[in-house]
Amino acid sequence: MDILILAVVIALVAVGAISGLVVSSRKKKQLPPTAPSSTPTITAPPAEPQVGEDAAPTVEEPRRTIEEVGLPDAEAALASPAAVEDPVVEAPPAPAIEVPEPTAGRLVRLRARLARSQNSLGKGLLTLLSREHLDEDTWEEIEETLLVADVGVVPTQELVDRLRERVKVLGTRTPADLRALLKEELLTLLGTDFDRAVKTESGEDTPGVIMVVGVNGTGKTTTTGKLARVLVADGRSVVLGAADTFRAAAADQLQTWGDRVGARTVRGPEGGDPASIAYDAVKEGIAEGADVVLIDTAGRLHTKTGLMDELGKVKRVVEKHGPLDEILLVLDATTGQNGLTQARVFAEVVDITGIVLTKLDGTAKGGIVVAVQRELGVPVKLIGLGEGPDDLAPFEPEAFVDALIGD
Ligand SMILES: Nc1nc2c(ncn2[C@@H]2O[C@H](COP(=O)(O)OP(=O)(O)OP(=O)(O)O)[C@@H](O)[C@H]2O)c(=O)[nH]1
Repeated sequence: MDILILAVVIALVAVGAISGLVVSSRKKKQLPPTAPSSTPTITAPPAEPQVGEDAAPTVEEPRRTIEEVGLPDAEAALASPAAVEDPVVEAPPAPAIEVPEPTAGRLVRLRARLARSQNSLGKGLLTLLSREHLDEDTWEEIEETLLVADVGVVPTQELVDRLRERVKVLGTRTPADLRALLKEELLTLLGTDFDRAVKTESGEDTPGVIMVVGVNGTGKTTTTGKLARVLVADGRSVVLGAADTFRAAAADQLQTWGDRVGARTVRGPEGGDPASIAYDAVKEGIAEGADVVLIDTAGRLHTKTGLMDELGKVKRVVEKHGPLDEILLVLDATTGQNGLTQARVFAEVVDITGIVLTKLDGTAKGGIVVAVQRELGVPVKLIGLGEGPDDLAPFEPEAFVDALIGD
């Protein structure tokens, strides 16, 4: 009997143990599925929350990966189908308007950029003039120095003749005397009575209109942008006309310059008619009561008659609004005599009223300022001394000569 009871107890324990194992293994099978692979396919957005949902049994969702969790915008869009259809587009932040540096004293600030011209022209001349005996060879070297710096043949001859004369008359030749002498003569060459102000007033109730012309790559677009900053720094309001429809990126480049100082840019389709864009820019300038309209034109080969004729057309079309106040010719100072040839051809097509000499930083050919003024009979009004936004300076002969030969 005892054995029977013991056998029944053992049998009951064994049945209990087996059924316990089965239940626990079933429970294990009910665990949520493992995390999906790293590139989940989301088939439908989660249901909208409903009233009383808190009371509903927990709905098991597939576990989300870090990519899904980390993108609040995407998640928000998925949570609401309406948001997908009608996304809230945030306006890009308005670009911060910059305050350009004042224009007064820019050349003095940038004088170190003339270092190469300073060494080869200014200091070179002073060293030669300081020699004990100013013999024929020395005068020839002085002449050579001026020619290499692109002063030009006729101005060089004039300068050497005057220097020879005055040195002969001068008893002592102290360094201070020589510096003063050279400064005077260089200033005479540069001319101190030109009106070098960029004309921005039309004299009527309409904006002043400035057109910027030149061969491609001389720095026209950059100069137009920098000039906008110069004008804004001087308290003027500016509209830009992107009439360079030839180079794809030119209008974008100009607009970026304009945006930085809060100037509107009028532009047209790529390859569009530059004359009509220039016309529209002036129209816009008149409509918004701007002080100045600056028109950037396409760089053109001065050797191509058709292109040069087109430039004449831009000018004529703009003049339907009234006469242009300035036509600035941009010349790259590093191109030397080639720049003079360009100047000549442009002057035949449009009436150049001022010259902008760019890239005077890093060239030893600062003398080109003299040569180009002589060539055209119009003043250098602005000089480019670097790629920075405020590296365009009003040209002041005194400060320029001081920078060349030292105070
Ligand atoms: N170092 C130096 N670089 C300058 C100066 N002015 C312009 N540049 C550079 O010259 C290059 C050409 O300038 P752009 O303004 O694009 O020339 P562009 O004449 O408008 O050229 P196109 O549109 O092709 O006619 C740019 O890399 C400018 O940064 C300057 O005074 N000094």
